[in-house]
Amino acid sequence: MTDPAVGYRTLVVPPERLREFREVASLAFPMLGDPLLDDSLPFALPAGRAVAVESADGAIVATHGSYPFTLPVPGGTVPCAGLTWVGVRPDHRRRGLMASMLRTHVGRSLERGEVVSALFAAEAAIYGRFGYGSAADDVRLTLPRRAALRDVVGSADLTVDLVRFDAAVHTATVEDLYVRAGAGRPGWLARTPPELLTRVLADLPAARGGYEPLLLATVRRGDDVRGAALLARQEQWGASGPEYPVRVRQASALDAAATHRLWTFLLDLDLTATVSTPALAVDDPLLHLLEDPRPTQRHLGDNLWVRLLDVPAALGARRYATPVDVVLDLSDTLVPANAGRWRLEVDAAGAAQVSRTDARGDLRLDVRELGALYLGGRSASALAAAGLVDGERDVVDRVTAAFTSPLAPVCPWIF
Ligand SMILES: CC(=O)SCCNC(=O)CCNC(=O)[C@H](O)C(C)(C)COP(=O)(O)OP(=O)(O)OC[C@H]1O[C@@H](n2cnc3c(N)ncnc32)[C@H](O)[C@@H]1OP(=O)(O)O
Repeated sequence: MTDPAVGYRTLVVPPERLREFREVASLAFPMLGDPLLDDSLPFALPAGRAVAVESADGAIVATHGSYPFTLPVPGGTVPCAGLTWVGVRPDHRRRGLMASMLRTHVGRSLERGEVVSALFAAEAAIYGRFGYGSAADDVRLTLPRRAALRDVVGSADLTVDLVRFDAAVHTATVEDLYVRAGAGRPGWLARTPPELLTRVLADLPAARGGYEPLLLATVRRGDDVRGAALLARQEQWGASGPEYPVRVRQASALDAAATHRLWTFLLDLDLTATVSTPALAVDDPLLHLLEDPRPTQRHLGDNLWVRLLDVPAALGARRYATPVDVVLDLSDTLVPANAGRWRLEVDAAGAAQVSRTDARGDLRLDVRELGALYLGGRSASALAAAGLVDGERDVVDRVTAAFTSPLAPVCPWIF
């Protein structure tokens, strides 16, 4: 483990100090009713994966942890350390504690065979310096009530039920739909371990922000469940009547008809005025179904950030859209084993071989930009136009074509 600044010590948090870990995390992240910090819910970081820094007096002053994820990538999956709860007590910040924790995180993840790391950034300016690239965007919509959708064959044959969400009864159905709805989409992380799923679906009163307890809307064809949404409304009255907002926390549908039926239902609940969506992929079908997209507000945000920890293993774990044979000349200050020239040879089936080479580099870039390209949601051409990767135009175009994904990457929930 990496030594932090003088006077500090890094430790794997033992079970008897997890409460202290949580308390320090809640000093760094003052979030009312946050499920990680709530004693009524299971602690979601597996044993040995909560790491802290303590000061000379033995008190924990900084925290981080990681989930052992299997990250969907184009055409495959890869072992991934999902970095989370990076927090430094406000009275110990800007002394290099986060930087030391990131070095520890990278080293421990590599020892466990996790060849990439991914995260959601609390502030977007933090993680580029550690080689994380912004690899996906998401879009959040606020739609007016009764926003019309284009017709989809079969939608009218589906039925919708609405019940109060009961985690003990409904979790398995909700998770099954979530997993199936995102099959093949890069970034669509399963909510494992189970403690994490409990936390993600938790409906703590303190975190409702004035909204009602969660509801579950289920779309069915006969007995076959085809879609589901978790939602809540908030009582709100304006000068001319009810203006309740609907907040959709999760929406999963297995096909176009179920997507249409689910959103048609959500968009026309009585007393409501607006419907806000969870984070959607930038190619989500709802965007294409809107008859008139203009009155819908869209907020585009950065979604997953990805860091390649073991470059040859990570590049070899995904598939590519077109054959390519290119030498990447890579810089990586945090993981020197990644730096230098790598030959990426992709065959007609999209499978890659990655090997060290002395040949001249065709494309010069930092590991941060390679992380941005990795899930197929960014284009090398766009990064080259921004001056962030450097190579001949035809090389850049071929890399763009090879790295692209048919489905835009996204993770629709935050860890
Ligand atoms: C994946 C996640 O968990 S995202 C959550 C991130 N955590 C938070 O937002 C909680 C509130 N903030 C904090 O706890 C702390 O301020 C942290 C974790 C963001 C930073 O911790 P510190 O120990 O102060 O950072 P540290 O001193 O190691 O700084 C390292 C570098 O990052 C920079 N940096 C630190 N915080 C920020 C920030 N919020 N924005 C931009 N740069 C930052 C520092 O200036 C420094 O830059 P330098 O190398 O050029 O000198």
